[in-house]
Amino acid sequence: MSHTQHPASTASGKAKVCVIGSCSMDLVVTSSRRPGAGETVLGESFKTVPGGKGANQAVAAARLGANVTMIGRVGDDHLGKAILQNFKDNLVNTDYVEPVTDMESGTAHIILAEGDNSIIVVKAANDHVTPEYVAQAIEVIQNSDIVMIQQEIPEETVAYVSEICAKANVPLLLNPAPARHVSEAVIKNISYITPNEHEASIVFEGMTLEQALRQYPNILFVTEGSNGVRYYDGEQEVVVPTYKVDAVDTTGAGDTFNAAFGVALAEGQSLQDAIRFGNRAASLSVTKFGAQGGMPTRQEVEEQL
Ligand SMILES: Nc1ncnc2c1ncn2[C@@H]1O[C@H](COP(=O)(O)OP(=O)(O)OP(=O)(O)O)[C@@H](O)[C@H]1O
Ligand SMILES: [K+]
Repeated sequence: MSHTQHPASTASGKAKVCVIGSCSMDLVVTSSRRPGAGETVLGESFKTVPGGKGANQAVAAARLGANVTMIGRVGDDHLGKAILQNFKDNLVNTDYVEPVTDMESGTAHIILAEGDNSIIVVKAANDHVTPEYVAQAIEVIQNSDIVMIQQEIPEETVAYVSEICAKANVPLLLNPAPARHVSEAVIKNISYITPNEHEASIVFEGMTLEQALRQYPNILFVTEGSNGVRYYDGEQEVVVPTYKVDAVDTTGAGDTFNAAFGVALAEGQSLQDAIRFGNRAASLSVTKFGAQGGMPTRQEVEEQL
């Protein structure tokens, strides 16, 4: 596991962040309750908003002042055009977001009801983020201060990226969401892994949380919602508490935390400071509606810190 610090090294002084992951359009409906099987309920509102864990983390990192390149794919449909425009509006470099011919963009069908979200994801173009596709951008990866990746793209791509990063000594932050098994080889190659509690129980199946934390000191960071973030510092378990806010929509909290944590690490901040920065950004994000809608700017986070 590499822990080499890559200080922010662009001419502009901004940290170079490469996000490899999914892009999608979120179709968000709000309802007083979610329907059971075979049932129809009347919802209250409907919105279309850009999302996908990869795109969300790229947008969040750009708002926090990083120089962000996204590696991903959209469909050749109207949703794909809107997704690309949203990246441009948020100053994310889209040189490596290529539309897939005759393919739909990824979509996430989100129900906000009863104080929580439930989500169905249709991956579509995101399945075309293959190792061969990502290989075209290998120099971007090798020259990044940090690479961030999630699990809405094929497993073999995560494995491939982990090898490139380990060889090039570029820190890789894996947000293992949605949860699936992560091979020992991949875990050896990464610098940071950030499951929530549910994902941790799947990624580290057969271990208690305490055992997993002790096995991966300063590598495994478990996000615990309004509780903050738990990790093992080599001597003891540490919980870095988050900030008290009036939460209105937690969609995007995890993505905002990961982006902010990654940007801070890319800037050479200490682990504790990076977690605090992540908590602050993520706690601000839950005070607003939508995943990207709540993602704060650098200035907003620093005013609060
Ligand atoms: N209610 C809250 N108040 C303050 N901070 C919060 C709250 N919920 C989440 N956070 C912040 O966001 C981080 C990530 O939240 P969580 O552990 O719920 O991730 P997640 O399950 O991936 O979230 P989501 O899937 O809703 O995006 C937390 O570690 C914390 O910093
Ligand atoms: K939100």
